Amino acid sequence: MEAREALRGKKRIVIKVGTSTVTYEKTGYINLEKMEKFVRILINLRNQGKEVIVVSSGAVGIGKNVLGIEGRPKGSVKQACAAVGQGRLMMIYEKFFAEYSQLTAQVLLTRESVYNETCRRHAKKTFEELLAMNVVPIVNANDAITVDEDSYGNFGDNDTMSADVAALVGADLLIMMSDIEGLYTDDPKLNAKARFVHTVYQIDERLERMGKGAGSELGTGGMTTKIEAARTAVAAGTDMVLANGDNIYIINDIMAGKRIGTLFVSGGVEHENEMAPEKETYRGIARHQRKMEIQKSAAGGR
Ligand SMILES: Nc1ncnc2c1ncn2[C@@H]1O[C@H](COP(=O)(O)OP(=O)(O)O)[C@@H](O)[C@H]1O
Ligand SMILES: N[C@@H](CCC(=O)OP(=O)(O)O)C(=O)O
Repeated sequence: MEAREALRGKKRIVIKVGTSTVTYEKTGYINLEKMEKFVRILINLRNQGKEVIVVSSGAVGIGKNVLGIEGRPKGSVKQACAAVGQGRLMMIYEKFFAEYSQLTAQVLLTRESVYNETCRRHAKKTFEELLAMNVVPIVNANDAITVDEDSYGNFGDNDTMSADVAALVGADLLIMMSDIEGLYTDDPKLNAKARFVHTVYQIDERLERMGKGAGSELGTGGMTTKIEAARTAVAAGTDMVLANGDNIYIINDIMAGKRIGTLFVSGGVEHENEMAPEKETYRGIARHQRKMEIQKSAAGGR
């Protein structure tokens, strides 16, 4: 079966949303409309018989915002922001999920939770128990109690963690929402000739060289860590789709098998990676995406 079409049948799905998806970039406040849509999409997936695990960032950003802290917090200030923001983030998720009587659970992880064998075993059992109870786990790093070397650190954090979680629970699919449509042959913000990569069957050195650092001030890790995350996911037998979280309905399109985002296929070494033709540069794709978004909002946001 064609790799995109196969996405329709995926049962256990991990979805990672970043700070840029759950908050407004300009003000730092929670994007209630997007979060509400996101929760409805998740409930619909549950209604289709799928198991969903959310990896959600946002604690530091939300905490920093309500505490009125300027700039990028560090050390214990960052930890305090996370402690304040995590509660608020969960409160919003709880509120929206509760409207549909869907139970959720907060799971906060450190590196040790995943890399220490005993902790890993226990964490896995907890996830299995929660999924068997039809609960939606909402996962984040336990930033409040960990310093950078024990937590998921400053580099890549929740991208890396979502792939580790996907591997831990044996997910069929990891959907990673970014601030960009997917992987390009180079950072498209710096190189307008960068071509879009539709499907990755092999994560080789050439592909790794395509991924550069973060494009925005608040971004963590950029494409480098996403490619690393994809490597972890596919090695564990989990397909990964990297897509733009700007339009959250994109999750439905991905699940419908549409050619959206970059798909990293697990166990597909016999194929060449698929890239857009040279004429379809970043600008062309960005223009096409904007057109699609305008059409969608004209149709009432679907
Ligand atoms: N090859 C590449 N393809 C796509 N984006 C890239 C690439 N190399 C670097 N980037 C940058 O990585 C950014 C996405 O990573 P990041 O800033 O961490 O965002 P987020 O946390 O929202 O996912 C993009 O906006 C882009 O500027
Ligand atoms: N654990 C942190 C998230 C760190 C992180 O990876 O953020 P992001 O790059 O927005 O996904 C928080 O909740 O603020």
